[in-house]
Amino acid sequence: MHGVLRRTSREVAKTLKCRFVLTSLNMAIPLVRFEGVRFAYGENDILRDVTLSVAAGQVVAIMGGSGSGKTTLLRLIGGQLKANAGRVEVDGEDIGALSESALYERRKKLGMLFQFGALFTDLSVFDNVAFPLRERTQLPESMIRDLVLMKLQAVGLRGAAQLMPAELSGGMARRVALARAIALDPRVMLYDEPFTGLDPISLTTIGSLIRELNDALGAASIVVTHDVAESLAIVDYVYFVAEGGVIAEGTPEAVRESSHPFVRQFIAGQKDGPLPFHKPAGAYAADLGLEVGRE
Ligand SMILES: Nc1ncnc2c1ncn2[C@@H]1O[C@H](COP(=O)(O)OP(=O)(O)OP(=O)(O)O)[C@@H](O)[C@H]1O
Repeated sequence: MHGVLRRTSREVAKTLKCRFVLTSLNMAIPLVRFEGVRFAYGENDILRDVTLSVAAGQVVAIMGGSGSGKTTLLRLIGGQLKANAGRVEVDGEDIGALSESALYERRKKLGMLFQFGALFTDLSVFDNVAFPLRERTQLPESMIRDLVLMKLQAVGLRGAAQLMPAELSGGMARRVALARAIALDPRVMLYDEPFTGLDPISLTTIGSLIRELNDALGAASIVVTHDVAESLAIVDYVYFVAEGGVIAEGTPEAVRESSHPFVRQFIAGQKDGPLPFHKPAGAYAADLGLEVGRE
């Protein structure tokens, strides 16, 4: 399979570094699991047969062309969408079978950081991070204060607690959003394009934080990204999504050495390859209203 092989969870466990030894016992029970998942928006089939799993302690990247269904995968995990067939499990529970109230409870265990996951502009940094704690728990204010400061400390911004979002740089705002996303100590973290729009230093900072916070929480993190260099430096495993399914997967080492044409196109950042630059369309001349033969 072009050097990028489907691996059993035991093989994946073997490849994990020693810092994951403590969590390796959890490898048998994935925190996120897709089994033969199919999903369509109306008539438009997006995912035809997706099978993948992410264990506690793992940071996994999902890569694929624009429109291949990566964000859709995250929405299925969050329960905003339900699979048409197959099973999406989070921490052993079938997400598609949960009632609305059970889903609400389940989302407490999910942290999400989206590219456009804006902060509340009229709340201070402190109140932004406190927001999920005040909304979702009955904790006393003194404990909320300690937790907020702990989360801000984890992202290096305890000193910014009293600032307003307008006073932050883009990289700082992303870190505050990250502190807010981990406020409830999620079991699963979902990142949708977390590196987009960041300068190189902020980008590396966010990358290291994704790794460190995952290890500290013993969580499973899924990072949807186009940023090959940054993600290969921090993840344990990569899934490539195309044509409605996982077409290649492997550790960063296997991905770097792979001769799979699709993987090579990604690694080399080539505009055209198995993944076409042009979305299929009718004849250009016809779209422009030109008569064929007179172009
Ligand atoms: N709410 C929706 N209704 C109908 N079609 C949708 C909806 N959301 C997404 N789609 C379509 O589903 C396909 C997959 O979208 P998705 O956002 O999951 O792709 P993606 O891989 O995350 O893309 P990108 O990398 O460009 O963000 C796209 O063709 C998109 O146009």
